[in-house]
Amino acid sequence: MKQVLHFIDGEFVPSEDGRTFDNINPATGERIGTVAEGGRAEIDRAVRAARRAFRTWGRTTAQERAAILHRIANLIEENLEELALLETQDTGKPLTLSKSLDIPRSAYNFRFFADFVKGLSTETFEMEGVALNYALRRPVGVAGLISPWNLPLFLLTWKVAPCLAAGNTCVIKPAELTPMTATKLAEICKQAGLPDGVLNVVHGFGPDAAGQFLTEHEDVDLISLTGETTTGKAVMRSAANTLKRLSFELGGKNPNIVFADCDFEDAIATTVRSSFVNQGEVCLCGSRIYVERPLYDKFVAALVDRARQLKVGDPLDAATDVGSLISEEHLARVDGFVRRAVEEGGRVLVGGRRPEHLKAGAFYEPTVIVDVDETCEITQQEVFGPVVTVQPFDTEEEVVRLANNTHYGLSATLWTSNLKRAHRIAGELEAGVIWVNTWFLRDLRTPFGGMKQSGIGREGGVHSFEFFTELKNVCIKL
Ligand SMILES: NC(=O)c1ccc[n+]([C@@H]2O[C@H](COP(=O)([O-])OP(=O)(O)OC[C@H]3O[C@@H](n4cnc5c(N)ncnc54)[C@H](O)[C@@H]3O)[C@@H](O)[C@H]2O)c1
Ligand SMILES: O=C/C=C/C=C(\O)C(=O)O
Repeated sequence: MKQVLHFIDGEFVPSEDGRTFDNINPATGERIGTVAEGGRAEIDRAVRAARRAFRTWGRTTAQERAAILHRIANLIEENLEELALLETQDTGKPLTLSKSLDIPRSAYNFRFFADFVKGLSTETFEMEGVALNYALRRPVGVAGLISPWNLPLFLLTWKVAPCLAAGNTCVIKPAELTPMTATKLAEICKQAGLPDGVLNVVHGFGPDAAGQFLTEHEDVDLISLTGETTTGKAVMRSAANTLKRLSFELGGKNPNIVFADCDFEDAIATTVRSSFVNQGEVCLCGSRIYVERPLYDKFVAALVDRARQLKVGDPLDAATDVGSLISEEHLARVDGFVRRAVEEGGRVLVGGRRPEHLKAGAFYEPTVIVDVDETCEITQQEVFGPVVTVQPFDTEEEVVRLANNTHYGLSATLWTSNLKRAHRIAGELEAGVIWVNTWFLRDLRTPFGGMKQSGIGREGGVHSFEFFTELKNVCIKL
């Protein structure tokens, strides 16, 4: 039984009042540990430590910080097996995925921003004969970093790495359902020589708890959140009094648009992945599939056939494609969406239930629903599970209108061999990230984030540093 503690000012500590909550492995339903439940006292202590550490960390050079970040990346790689297992025990995702995606990308997040910060530049504007302006980039201060449970270490390090590379210090509030890899990261950071107080981890819940206390704290300068759209709204409200700088990566209801002239095999194989990888618990999953009518029947038949072939089961089994959902509560939520879709006239062609032989864990079969339209809840709300809808379309104008007809605007995928059309539609889609003939292909220099209610701001490359640094303009009269 593991005891997961906070990490404050370089020490692993329990909560002052001794409160804990249970950590459950969703694939087995077993209690695998207890987690310290932080409150105001722990957030206060962590913020004080981060503020103190900022006075020196904020004055280190980019080279010094980059060297430590590279050491952290090395240690993540050296601890890959252990980190992958912790991630799988917390989430129920296949161990093969933790090993091939979550943990390697976490190490790469550190490497990428360590290298990027060394080449970071600022602007110079000359007023000929009058003055010279140049900008200085400085860290902002203490950051609150709040992360979700679906790609726990991957999405946490996507914030921590640029935050530290820029010279800020941080207090992390990991998702309550997935506390283990954030804690192991703290251990790794200490081992890599990161000074005490630069990175702190406080476990606990969101509303009226550690998460909210962090967003309200008067000595926290910025908040970076990845989570649900409703959480973004709550955080914006509680951060308003202290006017914090905010970066939000929120939910998605992403269209996957398939034209009849696509490379069929590529489109179908990638669509299976973009629908069901990580149990569909990826903010970028293409949960609304639109297929041009001449291809519709063939595409739906192939998708259903391949969804049926996916092996749902033990995350530790190398043959498993789809693991367990994050929790029983989330499974009930996902199933509720499917039930209501059926009440609204939807037809479940495959899935739509728990597998008979896997009742101990929160397993759900990959699910394909047809005969729904844009008025249905299932095509408007984020399900965040292995559930997709498929609808036919006839014209480009129609599919662009359907694709844009939600409050979300995170990502979109387009399948066509007509590049003129791809450029045209990419220009029209209301999404921050658009993939043509591919999905989830990531170049970390590019802007990443959502339009509309899918987020505020962009992460990646210089965009992460725009958030995590202050620019000061110096104007010198000549
Ligand atoms: N856009 C992206 O890049 C991206 C990436 C991954 C996940 N997501 C989204 O995240 C959601 C799934 O993750 P989740 O269920 O962990 O999200 P969530 O919003 O429930 O929780 C995210 C984090 O916010 C904290 N939190 C919740 N309420 C809070 C409050 N009032 N104040 C402060 N903190 C609070 C939680 O404790 C957790 O650490 C989905 O909507 C998904 O689309 C988005
Ligand atoms: O679940 C959401 C996935 C987000 C992915 C990234 O933030 C990324 O690839 O940088």
